[in-house]
Amino acid sequence: MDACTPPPLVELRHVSFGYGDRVILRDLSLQVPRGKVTALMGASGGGKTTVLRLIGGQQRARQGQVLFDGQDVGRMDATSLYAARRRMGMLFQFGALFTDLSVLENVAFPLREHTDLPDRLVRDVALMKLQAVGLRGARDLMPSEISGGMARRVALARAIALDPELVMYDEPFAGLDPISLGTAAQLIRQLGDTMGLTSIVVSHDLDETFRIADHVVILGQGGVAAQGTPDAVRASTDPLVRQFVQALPTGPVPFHYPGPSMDEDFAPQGRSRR
Ligand SMILES: Nc1ncnc2c1ncn2[C@@H]1O[C@H](COP(=O)(O)OP(=O)(O)OP(=O)(O)O)[C@@H](O)[C@H]1O
Repeated sequence: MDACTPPPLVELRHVSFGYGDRVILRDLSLQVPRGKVTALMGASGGGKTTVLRLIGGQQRARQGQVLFDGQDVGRMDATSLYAARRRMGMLFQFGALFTDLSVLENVAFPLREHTDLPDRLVRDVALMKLQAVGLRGARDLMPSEISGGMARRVALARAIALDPELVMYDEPFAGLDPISLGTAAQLIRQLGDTMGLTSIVVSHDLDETFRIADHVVILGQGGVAAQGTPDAVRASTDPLVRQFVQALPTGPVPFHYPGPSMDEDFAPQGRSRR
């Protein structure tokens, strides 16, 4: 890093984490540069959502540090964690809207929950966020009256309602048709640029995600298989990265979920039949 490069907004240093006995992340180190779009990719079950949960402080690392603006999220007390989370927006898979609230009220919700702004200002801020995602005109519609692609954009407006510095998107394109997907991807890029946001996008959509990302991190086997610009990652010769980038069914990422061997599962029954 040269003297002009700002320190990363998020950095994981030698992080290990597991659920029960199952180790998910081993000595994982990665950086999320400030003001850029970082794509977090890798095979299903590789721990991408877990990384987002560690950054948001919903889970704590067993070892290592999860730094948000230089502070270890895993060591924050409740007050500092709450303050840090206010600086983060999260849009989780299918970012569900409140079905009994209008589009406008969905976006206004975090403002009502977390600020003392007067009603008039809450409405103005919510309308501005809806304007940013092209849906100011849909303010009075109910979630049941809008399409899936529009709902995703409303969820996006809600995620940025409190002007976060970091926005984490978990599979923001899941289930969208190609046009809505392209719109959502461009929005993530545009909002990042105009609001100076740092974005982390977890997605399986390789083409669209590589197109909008400045920085790509590929997780594999508990660690980072590759990180760098989209072009550098595409050019990687690492077998796991090649398997992922070229969507090959065979390679280091196993097809089978870990379990007992075939012999253990089938042999006793086979023998008893004989
Ligand atoms: N709360 C939990 N308790 C136990 N195991 C969990 C829990 N959450 C996730 N896991 C397991 O941890 C592993 C990593 O899950 P995670 O959701 O982080 O992966 P992912 O890379 O985001 O996957 P996907 O791309 O399929 O969403 C998976 O094998 C999952 O089964």
